[in-house]
Amino acid sequence: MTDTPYRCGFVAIVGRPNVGKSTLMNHLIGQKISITSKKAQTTRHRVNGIYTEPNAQFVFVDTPGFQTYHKGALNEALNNSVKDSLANVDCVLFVLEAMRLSAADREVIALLPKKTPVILVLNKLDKAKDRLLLSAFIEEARAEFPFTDVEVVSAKHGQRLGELLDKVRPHLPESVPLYPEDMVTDKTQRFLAAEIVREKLFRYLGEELPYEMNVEVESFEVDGSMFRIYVAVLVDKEGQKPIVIGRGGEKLKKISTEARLDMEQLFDCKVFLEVWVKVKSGWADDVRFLRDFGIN
Ligand SMILES: Nc1nc2c(ncn2[C@@H]2O[C@H](COP(=O)(O)OP(=O)(O)OP(=O)(O)O)[C@@H](O)[C@H]2O)c(=O)[nH]1
Repeated sequence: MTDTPYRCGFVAIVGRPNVGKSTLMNHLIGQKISITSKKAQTTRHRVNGIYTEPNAQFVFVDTPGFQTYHKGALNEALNNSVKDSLANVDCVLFVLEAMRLSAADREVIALLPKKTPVILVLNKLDKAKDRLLLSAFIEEARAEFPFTDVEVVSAKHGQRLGELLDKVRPHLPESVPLYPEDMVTDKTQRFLAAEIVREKLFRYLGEELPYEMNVEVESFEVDGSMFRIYVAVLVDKEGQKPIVIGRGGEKLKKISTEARLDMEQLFDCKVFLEVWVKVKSGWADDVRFLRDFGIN
């Protein structure tokens, strides 16, 4: 009798914006490390999520959505990052929303590698009730690319994710684990703190969100059993500050409270969080917002 060999490899998750890539990765690894929101194109960084089981370790690479609009320099960088993430992985998960195959999806299909196994993942199964239509849709999608395999899942509801992992596992090379078994991401807590604030900004600003906004962790200190985190939200123009701060500071207060609660859950400790808004070029007129005391 031979022991099952240990397998470990990299898995890229690709697809157009909003198909559910971040949700899928978060549910696969069981933790919230990649931001999600209803607004498309929220992912701007590659986040490695790691899932370890007794005989295998899956290292997931979450890619930014393939950008089909807002053709700025940033988006060009995002598109290059999609291509980069497809080089040197062992398996690619191409995510499609069940029953929707658009021009934007086809643009991502055009980037899929020929030499790496690509599994078609039909997400949002909960929205596709009609099984006959679903199998016709699978055929339609399979005609677009020689996918190695297909799985239907609901990332949000955690459905059929075990089945998906079963299809990925054989493509991982035999290898010792590359990361410690209790590690779920190779991103720093500092990075994750910025991602969480960015997620809340996306959620609460919606269409008002300034497109050029950046989030920077200015300081991250461990104070006994507590983290003290200072985050700056950088906007381009003075006029954008009130959009983020809201009337009487209400919006920013909500954003920082929710971000703090998420951080406490993720880091498993008490967090003191202070979020400020400032204009990128301006330094004299920063507005410092104290979560508990309103605007200074
Ligand atoms: N109904 C349903 N909604 C889902 C499912 N999976 C994800 N969603 C929703 O789809 C939206 C987009 O999900 P994300 O995970 O942010 O999508 P993404 O592909 O990472 O998006 P970008 O970061 O823009 O590339 C969110 O509102 C999710 O809650 C699912 O299985 N069913």
